[in-house]
Amino acid sequence: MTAKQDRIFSKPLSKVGDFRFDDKVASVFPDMISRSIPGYGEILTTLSQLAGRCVQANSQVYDLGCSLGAATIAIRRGIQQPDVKIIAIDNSEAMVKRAQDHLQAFVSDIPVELICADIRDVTIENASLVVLNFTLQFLAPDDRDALITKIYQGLKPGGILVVSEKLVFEQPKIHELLYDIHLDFKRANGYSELEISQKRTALENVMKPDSREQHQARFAHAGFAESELWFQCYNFASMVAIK
Ligand SMILES: C[S@@+](CC[C@H](N)C(=O)[O-])C[C@H]1O[C@@H](n2cnc3c(N)ncnc32)[C@H](O)[C@@H]1O
Ligand SMILES: O=C(O)C(=O)C[C@]1(C(=O)O)C=C[C@@H](O)C=C1
Repeated sequence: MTAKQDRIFSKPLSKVGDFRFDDKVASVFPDMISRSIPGYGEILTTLSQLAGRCVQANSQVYDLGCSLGAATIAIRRGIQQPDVKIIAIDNSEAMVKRAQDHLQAFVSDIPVELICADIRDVTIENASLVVLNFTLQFLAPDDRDALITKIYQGLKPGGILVVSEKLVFEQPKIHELLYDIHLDFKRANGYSELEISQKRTALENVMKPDSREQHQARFAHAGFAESELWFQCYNFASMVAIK
């Protein structure tokens, strides 16, 4: 099945509104995310591997900001341990509605509870793996510490948190270079200058990336004993923190 192509920002808009995970975005999301995030496919593959290694028997796995459930599906494929339940949460109704169909397209005995809710309001408990795959950057910066602390408290000893994000860099020339290379990646994937610039405007108020240093300081502050970057391509990265 070929994914519907993302043309959302291809026509000149009289006013570019804030980016929202609405029905229009949900309908093209697999194409949008794979053409926008370098390494997205590799990150999903590794989530599957991490699940196979780190998920504990009789525990829960959380996919926070699950969109259409791509990370949930990858994790579910990797789990070998018995009596595991996956809880996938997103506050976009358009995403959750479509996620149900995506999840049903793959056969598995591992139960998935799909919830339409704000991840700031849900309880995390008995968790051995929690994933925030490009979600934290969309949360108000002031709410991020509390979420990571809540996740830490809901993890079992030895449990892991995986956080994938767009990064900012403290060194200005490095920042500019890596952001420019990412724009080349989007161009190479068929996005026009107009699409790139209108999407950038749309994301300006809603997506606020942190630096690697800010993420690692937050993990340490929440109580995580260890954390490390395990993937980076340009200004996109994935980190793992272990309780
Ligand atoms: C970039 S997408 C995540 C992609 C997805 N994890 C994947 O791997 O394909 C970010 C998602 O986070 C969701 N989101 C943002 N803020 C949220 C919140 N406070 N509570 C729940 N979901 C949220 C959005 O609706 C969106 O679907
Ligand atoms: O930074 C960009 O240019 C993006 O398009 C990034 C990004 C993301 O990181 O989530 C933004 C929105 C879409 O969900 C897909 C990709």
